[in-house]
Amino acid sequence: MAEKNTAVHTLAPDEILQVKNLSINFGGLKAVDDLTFTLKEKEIFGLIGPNGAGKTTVFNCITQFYKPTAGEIWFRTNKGTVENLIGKQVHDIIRLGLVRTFQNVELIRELSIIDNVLIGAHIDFKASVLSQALKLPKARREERELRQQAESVLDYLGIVELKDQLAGGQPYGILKKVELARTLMCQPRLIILDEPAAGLNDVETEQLAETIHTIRDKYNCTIFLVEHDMRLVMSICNHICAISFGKLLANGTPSEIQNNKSVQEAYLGAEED
Ligand SMILES: Nc1ncnc2c1ncn2[C@@H]1O[C@H](COP(=O)(O)OP(=O)(O)OP(=O)(O)O)[C@@H](O)[C@H]1O
Repeated sequence: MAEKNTAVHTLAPDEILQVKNLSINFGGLKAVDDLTFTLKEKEIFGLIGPNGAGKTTVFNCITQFYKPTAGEIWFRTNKGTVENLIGKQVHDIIRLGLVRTFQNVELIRELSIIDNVLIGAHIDFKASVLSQALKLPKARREERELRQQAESVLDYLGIVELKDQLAGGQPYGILKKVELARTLMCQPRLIILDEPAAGLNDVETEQLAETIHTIRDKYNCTIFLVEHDMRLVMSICNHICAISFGKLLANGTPSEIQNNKSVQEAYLGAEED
């Protein structure tokens, strides 16, 4: 497992995340192999690669759902500090301003849409557990404010009229928006989206592209996504990193990636399998 790194590291002023020499093995499989790349602030950054290339594993390492075998992950936090995320708790990473969505939408079906969104805000609850349990004025006021914030996020995403409906049974496109709304409750500095367009139709995918752009601008954050829909990736990303078998293939602008021979071969090889 990678050692918790306490060394001081600086990112360039316009950089927000640096994944450095990241590796993780599952038994004999090198799922991520000495991978290095850097994200700039306010970028929409795409991580692409054929099935099984290691994309979700990279996300799981960054958010510390998985403990990497080696490497460093430097993040410019919402406190302005630059910290290595290795060894941190998942909830601490959220507090530092790095939040994510999942490939399979993870919501509580038995809760209303707004309560699912409020789960994203519990990390920011300032009132003590006791004053929340006793519903003291401070806790009530805080809950009211968070509910207003959740409503305004849902309104922004165009689904506020559904706020009191149960999450269970909602169309997939709505569930994806609820998950996105939940990330926006955490004062994100970097949002990681794992296959945001999976399961969406063409119209919903177009709306998603617009939503991702406006979220980046309104919330002043950086977006890091894994996505198989190449049309979406090429149209919204400023920068793309392509990987195959856990290794870096190419790093560059959408047109550099599209014209890169190794990337073309990796995708052709995957199609022939
Ligand atoms: N927890 C795990 N235990 C063992 N192997 C794993 C684990 N998680 C991922 N892997 C393996 O690591 C490799 C990379 O998987 P990963 O899900 O990261 O790929 P991916 O690029 O996200 O694929 P896809 O595009 O199909 O979602 C695969 O061979 C996968 O089987």
